[in-house]
Amino acid sequence: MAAATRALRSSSFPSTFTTNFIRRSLSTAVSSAAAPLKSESFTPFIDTKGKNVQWVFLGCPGVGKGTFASRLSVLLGVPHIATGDLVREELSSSGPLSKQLTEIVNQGKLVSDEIVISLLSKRLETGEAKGESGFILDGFPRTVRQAEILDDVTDIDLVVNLKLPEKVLVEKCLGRRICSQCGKNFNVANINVKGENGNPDISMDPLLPPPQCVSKLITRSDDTEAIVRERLSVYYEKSQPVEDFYRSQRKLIEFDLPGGVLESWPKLLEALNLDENEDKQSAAV
Ligand SMILES: Nc1ncnc2c1ncn2[C@@H]1O[C@H](COP(=O)(O)OP(=O)(O)O)[C@@H](O)[C@H]1O
Repeated sequence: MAAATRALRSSSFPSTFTTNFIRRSLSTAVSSAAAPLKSESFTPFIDTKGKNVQWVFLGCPGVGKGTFASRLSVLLGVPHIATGDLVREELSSSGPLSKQLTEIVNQGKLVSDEIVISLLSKRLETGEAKGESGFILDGFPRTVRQAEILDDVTDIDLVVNLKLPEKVLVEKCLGRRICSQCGKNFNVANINVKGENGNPDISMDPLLPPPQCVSKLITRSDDTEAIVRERLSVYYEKSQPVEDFYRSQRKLIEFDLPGGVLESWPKLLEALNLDENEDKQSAAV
């Protein structure tokens, strides 16, 4: 891990970010065919004391990046920034990109690096104006090119790669519901998946909404089985090489989720050597 985490520089980061991005020639983009690296056994050094972490959450659609990144952001006092949320905000606005984004998202494809970086830069700029520093990124970077651009402008301390079997991912996406009023996420799926190849069984109880949300539940338009399967195949092709990118930098922690949130959360904290009862932690794993 880079010991000296560079804080996001209030005035220069977003513009540097964008400028670097524009300067980069498309021909230098690394293709998703990057050679997979051998998995090594090591644990990154985790030090969260006295600084605002710059972490990234990777993982397939439906794995729970949003849930765990959001909980950790509260614990560590840094913003949780999900590029999927930024894309959805943009497509539900009446802005010029709205129609184009709706089409892309509803086909399960990735939005262009240009658009997503512009949305992220704006979000970081707004946060900096409010005094935010540090972040937990969820859903970014999703291509090696995005990872390289991020690497050019700031140091990422740690990358958490959440994992679940594909069958569970599909069931979770199909069971996902959002309260259109309070914005909270729920899940109506009752998951019991037999472990294969020596892996443990996975059970997850539904995460049901309180009575006041029941009549306001909506399903994401891209959470249909066909689109979920397309998103998964896009993940394997474009985003899995990002795991290798960070693995080679020895920043990647792999975390196989053992079950639902209640079961997984304490184990994730343990893997990150964090203690929920303290505000900020210092730890060497
Ligand atoms: N970093 C990104 N690069 C390109 N497209 C993105 C990125 N983040 C989000 N998107 C777009 O927004 C959609 C929803 O993203 P997200 O909520 O993160 O979904 P998922 O459940 O698939 O992880 C994606 O399918 C993609 O079209």
